[in-house]
Amino acid sequence: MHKLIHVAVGAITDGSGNILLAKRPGHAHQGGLWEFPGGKVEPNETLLQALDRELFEELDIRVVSAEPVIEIIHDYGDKTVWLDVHWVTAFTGTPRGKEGQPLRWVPVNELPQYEFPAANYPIVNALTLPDKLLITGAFNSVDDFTGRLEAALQQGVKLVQLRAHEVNDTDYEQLAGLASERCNLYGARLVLNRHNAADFLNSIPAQGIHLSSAALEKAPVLPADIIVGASCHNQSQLQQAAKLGAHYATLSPVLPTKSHPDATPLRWNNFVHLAKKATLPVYALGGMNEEHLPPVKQKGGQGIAGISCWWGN
Ligand SMILES: Nc1nc2c([nH]c(=O)n2[C@@H]2O[C@H](COP(=O)(O)OP(=O)(O)OP(=O)(O)O)[C@@H](O)[C@H]2O)c(=O)[nH]1
Repeated sequence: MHKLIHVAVGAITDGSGNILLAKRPGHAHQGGLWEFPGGKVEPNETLLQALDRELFEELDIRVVSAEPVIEIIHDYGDKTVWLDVHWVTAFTGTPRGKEGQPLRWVPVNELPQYEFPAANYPIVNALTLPDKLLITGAFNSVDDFTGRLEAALQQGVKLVQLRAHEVNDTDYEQLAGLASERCNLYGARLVLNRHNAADFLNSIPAQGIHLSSAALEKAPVLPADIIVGASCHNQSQLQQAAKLGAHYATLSPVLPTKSHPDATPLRWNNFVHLAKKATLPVYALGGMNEEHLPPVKQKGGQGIAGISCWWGN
């Protein structure tokens, strides 16, 4: 690997769900592609100082507040970049392309339509995925299932993983149909966790599938154009998930959890270390509650995943 080039990258938001893209000049590295504005961190500069300087030099704006999104290390062959990405949630000034570069405000959900340098695709996933991932838990009846799901959606969950290993295919399909309807009503996305999940996508308008760590280790070819998540417990599974092109991973158990009482928790320091090294968005899973969300995001995790924090007992 070449020497790492540390780059401060800004996902600048306008408060209305748009993100600012700039086009890289034709002659530059990865020229002609869209990018998130930013540039190299100079010696003796902090990341946030570099971000502020670069955005002033390129766009004539000053950063007022910024929050971590994700860090990506990518080897282009001719150079290795370490993209340190922050949401820029408040700034002064009006962005203009001081270097003549074209700018465009793009709705977050349209980002996947743009052509970026290869390192940017996990960044796009991090920006488009939410910070709360519900995994469905035990229930007594179909009404109980929909009631619990609805309560979780009312708490702001925007990504739901339907995990119901105890039911047969027919019942799973019924639950998936109900979950899909409810998720649609709340603007949430649904991913199916089942060994034959892809089969259900013919009849259920879910947005993706979620692979168990065992399925991940079989290195399946991932279907295109859907969200794919993966359950990971260590660095090699995170690497495998990224290599196969998964959009996100859950990493567990971070803390002791009722659902897996015999598993040894990773604890926070290992979670942070592994999430930082991963080249895809990583949700902390295992013993989570809403209080953990701000510190997880502050440390570069995508957010929190869990059953009991939103599903009830
Ligand atoms: N700013 C920015 N750089 C990116 C992105 N994605 C990506 O791979 N890069 C790479 O990160 C490096 C950043 O270089 P840069 O050219 O923006 O930095 P700079 O303004 O300090 O460079 P310069 O002074 O050499 O012109 C380049 O190799 C670029 O290809 C992105 O979204 N934004």
